Amino acid sequence: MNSRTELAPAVASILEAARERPGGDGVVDVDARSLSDALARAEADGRVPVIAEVKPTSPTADGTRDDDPVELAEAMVEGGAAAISVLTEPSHFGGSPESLTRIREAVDVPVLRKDFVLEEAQLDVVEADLLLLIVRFVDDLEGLVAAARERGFQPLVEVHDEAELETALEAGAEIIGVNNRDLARLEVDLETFESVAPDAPEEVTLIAESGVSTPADVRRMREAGADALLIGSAIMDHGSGDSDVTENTRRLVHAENEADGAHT
Ligand SMILES: O=C(O)c1ccccc1NCC(=O)[C@H](O)[C@H](O)COP(=O)(O)O
Repeated sequence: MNSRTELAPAVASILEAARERPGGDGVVDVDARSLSDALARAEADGRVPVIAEVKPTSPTADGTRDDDPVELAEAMVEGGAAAISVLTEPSHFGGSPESLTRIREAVDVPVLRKDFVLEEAQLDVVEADLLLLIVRFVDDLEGLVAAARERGFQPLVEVHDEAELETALEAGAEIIGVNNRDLARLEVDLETFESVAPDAPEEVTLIAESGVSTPADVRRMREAGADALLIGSAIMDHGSGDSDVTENTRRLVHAENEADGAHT
């Protein structure tokens, strides 16, 4: 692991659990749905490309949502989500690979496996269209990016600063997420994306991850160069327990549309 700085206790605990989790039995072979096609479809429809996240809970969430994950994902797609992210980490986020499989069968948009994959065998746990690799936690990033592509996954490589962006580019990443959440303190700061995005080459698909809560945040990230946004908490609204996920998604997806409250 690239442990350049300290980690929040919750993140250290997530990593400890990830090290214990087994890989898959065989080698998966994915016929992936294209993320770039899904993002282009959203843009053509006048929707902000949002990857909406099914995240039952998290170390920073103020509650848990026990809704059926498939119903949540369908509600997000109904609200205009271009793709779905599914937490498959069980012990800190309440996710599971089984939920991802059910969701991918139920929706027709690309599905991202959001987990803490540390080694090649862990790629083979479940089929997904996209797979998250976090620069900070992976030793052989180039090897894992290549291994993910060999299986048919589109790797989404997550960075938090310019040095990690450089590492991601050297490893051949084509889809890069800039995480606004600092894994040392778990605080979110949208300036993170704004400071890293200018260094990303034009041809990279750039995703702003974490901390996007309002239509104004969406517009801010788009103005800073986000091709897509990964949004979990604001859509799940954990504290409320039952808020309308379709409406939460729609509000953010239409943030650039004057008629839908661009001044919010
Ligand atoms: O969300 C957390 O509390 C968290 C804590 C520790 C490590 C990772 C964490 N989140 C993973 C994510 O990347 C987010 O779920 C994703 O970017 C969406 O963020 P948000 O819209 O802020 O829920």
